[in-house]
Amino acid sequence: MMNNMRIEVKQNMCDTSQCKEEFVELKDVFAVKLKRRRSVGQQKGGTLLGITIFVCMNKGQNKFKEHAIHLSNLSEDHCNIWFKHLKDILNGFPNRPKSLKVIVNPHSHKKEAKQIYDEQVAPLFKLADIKTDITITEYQGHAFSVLKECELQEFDGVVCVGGDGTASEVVHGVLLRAQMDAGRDTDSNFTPVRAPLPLGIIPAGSTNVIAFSVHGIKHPVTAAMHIIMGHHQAVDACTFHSHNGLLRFGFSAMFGFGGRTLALAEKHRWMPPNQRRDFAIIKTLTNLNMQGHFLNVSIMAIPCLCSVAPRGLAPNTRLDNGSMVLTAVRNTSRADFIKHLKRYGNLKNQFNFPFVELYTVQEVKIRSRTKSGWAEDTYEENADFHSHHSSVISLEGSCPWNIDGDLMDEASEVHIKVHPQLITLYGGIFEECDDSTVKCSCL
Ligand SMILES: Nc1ncnc2c1ncn2[C@@H]1O[C@H](COP(=O)(O)OP(=O)(O)OP(=O)(O)O)[C@@H](O)[C@H]1O
Repeated sequence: MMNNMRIEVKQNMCDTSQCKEEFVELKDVFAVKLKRRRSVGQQKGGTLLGITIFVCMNKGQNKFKEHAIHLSNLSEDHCNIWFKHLKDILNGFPNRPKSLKVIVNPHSHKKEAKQIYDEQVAPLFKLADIKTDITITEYQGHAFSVLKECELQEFDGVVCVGGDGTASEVVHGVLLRAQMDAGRDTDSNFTPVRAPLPLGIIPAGSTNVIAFSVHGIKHPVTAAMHIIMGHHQAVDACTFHSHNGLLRFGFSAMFGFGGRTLALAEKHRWMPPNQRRDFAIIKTLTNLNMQGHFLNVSIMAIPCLCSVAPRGLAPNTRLDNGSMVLTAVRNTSRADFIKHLKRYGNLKNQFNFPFVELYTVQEVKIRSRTKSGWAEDTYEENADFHSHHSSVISLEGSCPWNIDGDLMDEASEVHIKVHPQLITLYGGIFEECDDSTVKCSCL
């Protein structure tokens, strides 16, 4: 009912006598204010000019922006009635948050996350009358410890401002907290409960794969508008278990080339972000280990869109389809591997090579093999690699895991399982990505 209501606005075009009629749907309105003329420094009172409504505008290509519409009226009574009535309607949208826990990583990208939040996001939250409780992280793991202990029931949602490392720490924190509150034994083969609060991700990092995948664009204002408007998107999430228990919750993992590249990039954090990424890719390609069975294995429950792969590292999966895409790149020449990588940035099929295998799975175990033999003496020969439900895949050599852009120390066996729609993120992609091609300067 509320979605069908609209305000019709008649505007006099100043230099012609034409009258332009527009309408605004109330589902697109997120704030209303009384508009007054005040002199410099005046905080209260002033001459009433009318009311201003603030609308979330879809600018196309998944980009949202706020837009103000001024409705002139000099009557206090009239404006107050409209103001109150519109306020009541806005308070009736159930998914729109009124109170948020915000976590900002001041260290992300070029250390501008705080500025992005203060200048682009906080004013919109204020306009929408959303209360915020802000933590500026002081060290790695700070966001996680805050989420483990804070009184989450006071909030309608959690927001993080940073890159993938921060988002992944917060996703893990929110989901682990939900299991603790529900009394789940996370070290067993448990069925996780859903995160009770939606999570908003404001992209302010170097790659922003998670935000890009859930918004279709890397744009802090768009991310903020999704939160304010209460756009909910259910998203599949995975558990990563080793023999010692739960390692973490997350959306994607890479082992092999993807893990080594991230490890090298992290060692060179003093370099500017793009230069660091290109340097790490080139150096890892130069030292490509050609002795194992696989050059890279990736497991992705979300499409993993990023600037070098605008259609996604896993374009064949959806945010909420309850499955993961497993891409295994078998050992091949460096030249062929580069051809495969380059196709992520253009429209050619990156999987159409004899050395690339693609599977849809719900569960997978990855085992690494040391030079002297399999890390596990229980290795099952000829593991079921072709099942659509469960697979075991074995790799040679040692390297860290790249889980959602965060490094995790090597574990001899990691068991990854997808849990359909385990978390709700603020967002939603409204238009498919256009067919733009991207050049990665280093390939
Ligand atoms: N105050 C801090 N000092 C140092 N590191 C921090 C601090 N707060 C958080 N961190 C850690 O910084 C790491 C990197 O941050 P983040 O991922 O947000 O940025 P990024 O690496 O620039 O972006 P991306 O992951 O998208 O490439 C995270 O793992 C986070 O835990």
